[in-house]
Amino acid sequence: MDDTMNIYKEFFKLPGEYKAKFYSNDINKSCKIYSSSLSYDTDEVHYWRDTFTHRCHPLEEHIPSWPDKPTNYREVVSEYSIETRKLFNKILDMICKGLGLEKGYFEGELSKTHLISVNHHIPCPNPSLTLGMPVHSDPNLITMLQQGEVPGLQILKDGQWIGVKHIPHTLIVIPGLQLKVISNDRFMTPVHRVVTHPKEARTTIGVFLGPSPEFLIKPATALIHTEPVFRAFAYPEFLEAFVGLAKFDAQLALNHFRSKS
Ligand SMILES: O=C(O)CCC(=O)C(=O)O
Ligand SMILES: [Fe+2]
Repeated sequence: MDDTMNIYKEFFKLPGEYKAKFYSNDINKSCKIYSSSLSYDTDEVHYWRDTFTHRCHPLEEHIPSWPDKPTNYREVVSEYSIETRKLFNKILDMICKGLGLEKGYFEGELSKTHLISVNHHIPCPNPSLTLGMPVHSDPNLITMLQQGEVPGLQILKDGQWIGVKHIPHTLIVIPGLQLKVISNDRFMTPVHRVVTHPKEARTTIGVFLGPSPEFLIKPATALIHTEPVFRAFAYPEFLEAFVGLAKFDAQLALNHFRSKS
């Protein structure tokens, strides 16, 4: 965990000319760095962050697009990808047990997309003017976050923003909106945001598991007692509604997919 965090801290310190090779707002490009959001030019509000992201699975397919600096980037991040995937599978199997689904229910198409997304926030001279990341819920299946020592993540609970403490060598697990849909509304997906820090730079590593674009997502049959709460959809349709129609408002996006009764 420390090696991976150090790699990313080093990565963000690399000369701008090297990082500029990865700069892109193209949603179809896997390995890219961008500032604020993927729609910087049209957004009314900008966020105080640079994000570096790329796909991690299957490794052999994606490694050639990864950075070759710092020199051990590919080696360290490959191992991190393998280990986080194994941990995700364990957590998802525990979730299956808790929900009463057969072991391995989430394996395969429901968790095919595995990506890393690293947020880097430089110190912000006036944190009251901007957020490091907007208020949102994660749209994917499940997320794992490795936070550095600088605080910033907050979770909305009973109308109040609660800071998430940094505990060294822990990972924060965030159930995404697809888990809510598949569990037929039994899982809750937390609303969260990131505030900026006036003095210190902050780096966090997010690992995101999500469905393959072709697969049809719907509430698990075993969890439907009377009616499915949501209709079936493919993940790109969900993302389009989440980003375009709902502007990252999870409830609005979910309402779009609620079964009509
Ligand atoms: O940086 C953090 O602590 C949170 C990041 C996050 O919520 C996200 O990438 O979806
Ligand atoms: Fe998030």
